[in-house]
Amino acid sequence: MADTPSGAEIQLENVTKRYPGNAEAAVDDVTMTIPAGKIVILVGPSGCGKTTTMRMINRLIEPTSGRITIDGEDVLALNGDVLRRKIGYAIQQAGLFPHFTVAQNIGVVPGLLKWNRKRIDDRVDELMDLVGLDPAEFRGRYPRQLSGGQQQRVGVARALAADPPVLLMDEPFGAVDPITRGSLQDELLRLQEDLRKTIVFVTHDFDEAVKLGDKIAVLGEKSSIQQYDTPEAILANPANDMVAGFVGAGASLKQLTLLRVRDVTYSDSTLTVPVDTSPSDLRARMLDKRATYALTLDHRRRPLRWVHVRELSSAASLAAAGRAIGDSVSTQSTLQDALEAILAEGGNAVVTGSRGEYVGTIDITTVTDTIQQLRTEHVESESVES
Ligand SMILES: Nc1ncnc2c1ncn2[C@@H]1O[C@H](COP(=O)(O)OP(=O)(O)OP(=O)(O)O)[C@@H](O)[C@H]1O
Repeated sequence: MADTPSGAEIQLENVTKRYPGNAEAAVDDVTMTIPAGKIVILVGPSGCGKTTTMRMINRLIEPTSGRITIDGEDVLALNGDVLRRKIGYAIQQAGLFPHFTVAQNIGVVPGLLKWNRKRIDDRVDELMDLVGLDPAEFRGRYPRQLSGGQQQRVGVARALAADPPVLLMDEPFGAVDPITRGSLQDELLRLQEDLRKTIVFVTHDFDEAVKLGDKIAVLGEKSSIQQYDTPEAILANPANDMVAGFVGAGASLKQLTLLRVRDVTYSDSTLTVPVDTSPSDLRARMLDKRATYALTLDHRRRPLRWVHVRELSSAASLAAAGRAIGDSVSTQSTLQDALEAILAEGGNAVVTGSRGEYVGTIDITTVTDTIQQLRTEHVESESVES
């Protein structure tokens, strides 16, 4: 993992945008610093100016007044090629060109920057691997031949193509279902661990902000900054009623989105067996270990099915015995995701590592103990303050 961020610091100084014909400014006198290598989330009500603020950074919209710098350089002084190299841009519904293949879509910016064919091809393959799309299968497909989640992955790959230090993401996961959205969020965090870009991310969804943000800027009318702080600080101490309204009910439950499965102690004592084990061998082992349930794994140790010891005497093989795993979580997932998976599974949820391999299981007690601990800490910190 890289220790130094590859991202660049962004500064907005007294930035104002007035659209022609509008009496009111869309963005009024905003000053903020977005630290290098961090994810900063802009949240706020519809029409408060989030998109306008973001698009002024890559000059899709020109500020009426004020100054924006990236790594100390005034963006107004940068030409188109330099801006494309410095800033990647991903938007809702991916914004892919429908008549371009996946490879052509990802290669757009390198093409504009006049990289040679081989360099573009290699980069496209590298990025497809990075976002979890097999180049052999997906390179030649058109956007309409992809699912919503796959399109978003291509959108992210395209934004990263020229390895820009800054990534602007405007509700990039807004148009996909909640489960796909959760896994795209996990993947972004996984990518960011290595890439350490400066990411400015616009969303309506406060839970998404808490999960992804190193810092959150809660914006009011005309992008006025109501609070700009870490998710922990905003959840614990909303600065005013507007922020409190955004945080909403159940702040202690929301803190579950701040903790990841890897931060808590999950169990690895489940009996696991390769799926080609014979049912009678497994039954003998389970009786010996007094285990009620066992988990079958494929040849890459990826979890497949839960089997109850009672189901083994009648099973011809383990391939179809027991019940397929529905929802599972990775070590990167939040405890909120884990809670949802536990509820959906009606028991322990399986935890997988970065390649989808089995690493353990997490149970409801671990989650409820963590909620209790967070509450105690919260009460203690409030009594220290008063
Ligand atoms: N091209 C434009 N011309 C005139 N007014 C505009 C233009 N684009 C945006 N606005 C106005 O500027 C304000 C801010 O819009 P903006 O899209 O930045 O808000 P937003 O917070 O991103 O909204 P949403 O969350 O609904 O996408 C709104 O009042 C909008 O109507």
